[in-house]
Amino acid sequence: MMNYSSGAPHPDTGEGGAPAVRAQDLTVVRGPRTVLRGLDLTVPRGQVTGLLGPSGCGKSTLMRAIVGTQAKVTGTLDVLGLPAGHPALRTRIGYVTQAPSVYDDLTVRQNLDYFASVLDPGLPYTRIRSRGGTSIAADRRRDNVTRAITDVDLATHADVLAGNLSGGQRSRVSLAVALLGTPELLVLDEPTVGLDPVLRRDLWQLFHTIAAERGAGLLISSHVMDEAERCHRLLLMREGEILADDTPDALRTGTGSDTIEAAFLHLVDAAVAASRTKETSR
Ligand SMILES: Nc1ncnc2c1ncn2[C@@H]1O[C@H](COP(=O)(O)OP(=O)(O)OP(=O)(O)O)[C@@H](O)[C@H]1O
Repeated sequence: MMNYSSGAPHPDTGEGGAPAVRAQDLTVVRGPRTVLRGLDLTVPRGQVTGLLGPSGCGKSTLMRAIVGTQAKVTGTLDVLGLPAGHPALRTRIGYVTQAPSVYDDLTVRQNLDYFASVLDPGLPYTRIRSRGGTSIAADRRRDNVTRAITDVDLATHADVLAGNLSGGQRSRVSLAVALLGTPELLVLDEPTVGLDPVLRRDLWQLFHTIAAERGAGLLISSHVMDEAERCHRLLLMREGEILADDTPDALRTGTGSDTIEAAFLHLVDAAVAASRTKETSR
């Protein structure tokens, strides 16, 4: 495997505190195929890391392994200092899949109320009210729901049935669900697909705010290379391997390229040439 790096120190390695994600020799088998092959990578806290590569290269599989929903994972995979899939990670990670998972027959707020009650169980709000009281858990849940709806710019649609929303709006409801528990790691699988440029820009601003103000690590997949420029760090993937784990600047400089797309193509060509040399020398 070729893993390009500028050699610049990785943020939050060796300075105390486990990174958001650390993988060593991570391998995943799906059906008859080895889909991820011996990956080494780090996702820091407090930064936005982009996961880029062509369709089918293994981005979603890597994300599933990190959030603990992927079978047949070998090697080392630590998340927030614990082994991936550890029960204590459940409320500390926000995960948004490519297919929005929302209930069409509930409104935006009802969807979030439901997921908030799963994340932060306590007495149902109506039962508390009927007893003339209130509870800290119920207040906290309601505040979290309102904040998450505002974060994704859906306050004007809070009482609209999810089934009556556009595709992009439904994706934002899923994102709001992932933001509910103030996660320390957010794993977002192509969160900006199908969104208009203004909304994409606003969401990227939100991602940076979450990283800077809440100190969360964000891992965001995309196959749109222009989104790479918005990330602090990039993991470039191809055919189940990591081609590069570096900053956008270091990648451009190190490959003598003007754009991330050109840098990626340069690294692909180098990887293909290296594997040909290996085959002919056998
Ligand atoms: N359920 C499955 N069983 C067996 N192989 C699978 C399964 N799901 C995906 N794969 C294979 O695993 C490989 C990686 O798929 P994955 O979905 O991780 O790629 P991706 O980079 O996220 O693609 P995309 O950008 O199109 O979403 C693909 O070659 C795919 O065919």
